[in-house]
Amino acid sequence: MLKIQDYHVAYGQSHIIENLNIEVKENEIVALIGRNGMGKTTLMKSLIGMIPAQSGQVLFRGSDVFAEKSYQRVRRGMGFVPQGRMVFATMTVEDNIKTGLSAKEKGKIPAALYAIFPVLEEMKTRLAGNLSGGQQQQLVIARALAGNPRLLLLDEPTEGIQPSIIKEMAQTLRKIRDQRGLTIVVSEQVLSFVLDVADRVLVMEKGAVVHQEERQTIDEKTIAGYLSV
Ligand SMILES: Nc1ncnc2c1ncn2[C@@H]1O[C@H](COP(=O)(O)OP(=O)(O)OP(=O)(O)O)[C@@H](O)[C@H]1O
Repeated sequence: MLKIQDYHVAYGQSHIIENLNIEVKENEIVALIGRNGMGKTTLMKSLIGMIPAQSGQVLFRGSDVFAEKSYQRVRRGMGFVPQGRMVFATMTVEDNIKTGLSAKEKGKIPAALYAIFPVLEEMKTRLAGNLSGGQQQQLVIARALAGNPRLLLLDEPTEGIQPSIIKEMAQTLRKIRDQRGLTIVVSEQVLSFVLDVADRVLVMEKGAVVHQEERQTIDEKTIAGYLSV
């Protein structure tokens, strides 16, 4: 469903992603891991069209979206949850979710969305800035799901979240994938979360994939070695 070929992203003379090749199957959860500064965020932002890429191909559900703008990619079914839980702090929970709704929902939040995140329904009239970190993370995932994406791109969702909530988040993401037939690409550094959530793990180093492995056959020590400084 997603195929990235010979992909290259640079900031001026600084080449961050070089000759990157990634393929993601429909309904798969792929975790992209790597130390700080290896280019995970750059890749995520460029896949959703926020950062232009220099060369390569991005095939999404059979179409090359390389030259497309963010809104076109979103319309095709990409959803993005940025690093740092970018909630609209002074808006209510409900209004935050509404910003993600597609026009055909006519401003009504589907009950199925609140069924995944009951705490958001309980808190729908609260200001998003007053929610806990874990609740804000649920909110930004709900906001992305409100657009009914086929592919969800999540950038370091566990950052600053308590361990017990991280475990829950992995379960929720797998449940959402099963219920909605979603495909998920998640960038991450927390190994326990990666092992809980992913079907396949890709290791990024200096802008390229240097190792990949199916979850069932993963040797934790090898993967941990790639993350240690
Ligand atoms: N706007 C920018 N202009 C120039 N260089 C940048 C810019 N944003 C990021 N970089 C550099 O690109 C490299 C990759 O950064 P990126 O944030 O993609 O890495 P990352 O793997 O996501 O790390 P982190 O886990 O810290 O988010 C780093 O060396 C960073 O300093």
